[in-house]
Amino acid sequence: MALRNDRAVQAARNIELREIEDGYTLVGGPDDSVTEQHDTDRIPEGDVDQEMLSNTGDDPESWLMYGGNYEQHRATPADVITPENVGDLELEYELSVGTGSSMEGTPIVVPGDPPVMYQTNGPNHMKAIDPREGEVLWSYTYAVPIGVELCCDDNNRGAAVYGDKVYMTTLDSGVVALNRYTGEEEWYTSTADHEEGYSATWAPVIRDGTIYTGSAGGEYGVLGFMAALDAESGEIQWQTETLPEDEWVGASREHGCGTTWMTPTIDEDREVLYTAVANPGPDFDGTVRPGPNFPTCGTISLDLESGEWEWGFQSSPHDVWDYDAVAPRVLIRDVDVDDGPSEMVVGSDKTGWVYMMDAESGQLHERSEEICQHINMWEMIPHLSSDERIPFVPGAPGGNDWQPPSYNPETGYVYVVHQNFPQDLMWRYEEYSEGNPYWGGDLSDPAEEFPDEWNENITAFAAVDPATGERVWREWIESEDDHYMWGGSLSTATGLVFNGTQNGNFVAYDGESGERLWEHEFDVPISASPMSWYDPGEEKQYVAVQVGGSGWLRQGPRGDTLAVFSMDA
Ligand SMILES: O=C(O)c1cc(C(=O)O)c2c(n1)C(=O)C(=O)c1cc(C(=O)O)[nH]c1-2
Repeated sequence: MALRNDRAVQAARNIELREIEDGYTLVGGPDDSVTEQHDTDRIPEGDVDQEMLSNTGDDPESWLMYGGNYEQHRATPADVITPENVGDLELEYELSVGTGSSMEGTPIVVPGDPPVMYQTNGPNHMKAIDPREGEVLWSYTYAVPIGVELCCDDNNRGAAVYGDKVYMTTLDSGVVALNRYTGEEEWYTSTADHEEGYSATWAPVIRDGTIYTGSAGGEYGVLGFMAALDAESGEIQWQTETLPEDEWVGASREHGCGTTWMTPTIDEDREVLYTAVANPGPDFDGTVRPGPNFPTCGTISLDLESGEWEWGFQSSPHDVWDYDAVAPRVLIRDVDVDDGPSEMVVGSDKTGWVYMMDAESGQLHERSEEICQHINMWEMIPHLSSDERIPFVPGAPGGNDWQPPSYNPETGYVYVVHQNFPQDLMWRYEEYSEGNPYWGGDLSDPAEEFPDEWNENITAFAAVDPATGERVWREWIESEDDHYMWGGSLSTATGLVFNGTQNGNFVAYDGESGERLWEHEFDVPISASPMSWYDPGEEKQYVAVQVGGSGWLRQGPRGDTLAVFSMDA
């Protein structure tokens, strides 16, 4: 239980990027960024068009966006690997990406001969890779300005691709566009001032030539927003603040946060996006922000074209627990409910439950059975104090922190990771100061003082039926050595679900029963979410996952490899 409750965790939440002696952090700004070209001729010509993006979820040969498709199903239609043969799945290679930093990303793959993978990791490195050979074709490092403040590691969770360009967010709250054939920088756009505490850590998503991106800095008293940028020029088309003025009391909105720090979900039929909205600011002291603080710790829907509001839903109104809603929202069409099929937005949240919202109205259709155990925060009475600490379950990392769920069309279930461990909390008044942490409280320590049963099961990996909210199965991850899960899952058309653990086990489950069918052990933690594609040239299905301890609850050694498994068709 060492790391999860001690002050090292807390300290790790406030990182200021500085030049680091081993040189893995390049500092400066866009003008100091560096491209190294190795074998760029190997990248086949052929721009990525809108049809390819819209169809990628049905195309076994591509994985063109962070969530696998606009609906964020993280499900591959490739069907070579099955429950019957997964026992024979073998590691083809591990490629060192060589930075020893945050490894929370999901690579994307553009089909071709050879296919081209675009992989990112912290702090703001991107590589084009020939995934057959595990060879780097070009690499790019964005030079992050000194003084960028980050709550939870120098994360970059992935790239987006469109036309002849590939894109990533930058830690100083920007988006950078590169030529996807050469790795050369085409434009850079800042969406907010990093000196105020803004940052960016997620993969953007692109539709019809527009890039959709969000905001981070929810521990620094920023004001959250969503933004749309022109993919060709980088020009900002709209920027919508997440906190409507008429919902907030007095000046509390100004530092009220509500950041949007994971990839939004696109509904192509309804022409809207859905995004989770993070915690209010300050995180813990609710006395300075009366009212529900709508729509923090919730979900919103915005018009793709104009950025105008459609609806909002909160899973933790007036939150004082740092229960951001974060994990990508999963859009499921034709859910078979009693009064006819329905289109639902599924949010797996830090509260310890999964919420099924009507996509059209945002109304709650169903809340799942609880995924965590011993959920107790509703029984607590928050109060400002100088010494009293209140234990609560789940602690601030969740429930479901940022780990993306997957939806398996084969089983019809959504697969979620929830943290179940306790923390304790002291609420106190804190003055806002620009660019500095704005917590309004203190999270910490003493696991020993919690009831024993609170410490027994640290992480749940579970299958949820979105139609009924039933928790179909739940596995408790071994807890003796803090072997929790800190990455999202991958579903396959054959009913498998893959996920990794902090003790370095990469596991394939039977999605129907939850039985573990296969495991591969690494000697460093897995904190990333896997993906998969079929390569007709090689006649193989591949599964790729980044390996390395990362993020808020970073544990064990940093790793720096991209692991690629394969199976012959
Ligand atoms: O409010 C924010 O803007 C923000 C950003 C991030 C981030 O960008 O990584 C995290 C959080 N909050 C957060 O609350 C949190 O628990 C968290 C965990 C992690 C991680 O990578 O492990 N990031 C973040």
